[in-house]
Amino acid sequence: MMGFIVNPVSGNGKGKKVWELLEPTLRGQGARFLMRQTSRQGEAQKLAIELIQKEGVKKLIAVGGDGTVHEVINGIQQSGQTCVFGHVAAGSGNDYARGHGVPFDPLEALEGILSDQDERLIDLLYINGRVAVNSIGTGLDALVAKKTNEARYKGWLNRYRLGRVAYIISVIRVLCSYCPCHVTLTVDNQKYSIPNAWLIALANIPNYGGGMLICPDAAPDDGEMKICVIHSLSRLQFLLAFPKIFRGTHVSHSGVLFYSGRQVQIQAEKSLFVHADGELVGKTPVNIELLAARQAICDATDPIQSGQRKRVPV
Ligand SMILES: Nc1ncnc2c1ncn2[C@@H]1O[C@H](COP(=O)(O)OP(=O)(O)OP(=O)(O)O)[C@@H](O)[C@H]1O
Repeated sequence: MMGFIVNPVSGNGKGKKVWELLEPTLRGQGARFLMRQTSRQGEAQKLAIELIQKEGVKKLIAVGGDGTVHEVINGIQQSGQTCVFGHVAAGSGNDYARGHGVPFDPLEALEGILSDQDERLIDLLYINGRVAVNSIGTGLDALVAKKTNEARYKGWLNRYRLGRVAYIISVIRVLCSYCPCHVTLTVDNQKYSIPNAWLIALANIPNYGGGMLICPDAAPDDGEMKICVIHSLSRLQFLLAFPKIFRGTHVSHSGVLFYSGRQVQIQAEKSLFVHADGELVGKTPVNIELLAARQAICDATDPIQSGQRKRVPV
């Protein structure tokens, strides 16, 4: 049995419209499925656990944005049972869809989910009793995630398919007042002292904040997280360097450092917000651990070229 969890308000109402497209197609094909709609934040996780434990769902599809993906995957992980994850993108940023090559056409994405194709295992990032599937970040970008989630402009920009502009507006707003601070980063027991850190991003996929390429080398099935640190730049230098992240050309900038590893600790001289997949999950100090090959997913198209593919016995 297959289950769908639909966030009707994702992408400013796109979730509802996408489901209206998917449902007749599923019925037309005689597919056996259950559907649950979310009515509030946090519910997708609870519904995922219920569908798996009470209804015996073996494949669970999140229809929504990255927040819905985050909650559904957390539900699968907390259910204690094996369940394959699939996704039909209907959000504003849709980083998961970008990072995994999920088609933006909902019917094409559904076709991939329904076809009997390979499933593969991806890594997850564990933090504060939760998992992140895309990325974790602290510093300026966690504040940006907070501001974007709270912002009214996110709604109306979504209406014009300008979801990523909402993120850029938030970056500029936060940048005006944000004060970088000293951070101690420990990666696999190696300590790094970072002065004037603007942000630290830990990535499982290259995409971030609605399509930016914060860690262009990140791959969800390579057994390690990629870490990008931006530090010791003036406000103006940061603003000038920021557009480079869209193409991933910030990698050669003198204020940008990269690390990779499986165990990360972040301590900061002041308490910094931390986000996981764009949802606030706490404040520093935090420990993050990579859980290798932890979640089975079904892709609609050929996705990430890098990393080793692993077949899943389901
Ligand atoms: N019925 C609902 N009403 C209000 N909020 C909801 C409802 N259902 C889910 N949510 C919350 O909506 C938030 C946003 O959802 P989601 O991230 O899927 O869409 P998005 O923000 O438009 O896309 P993206 O994260 O890709 O930018 C999530 O935090 C989720 O918990």
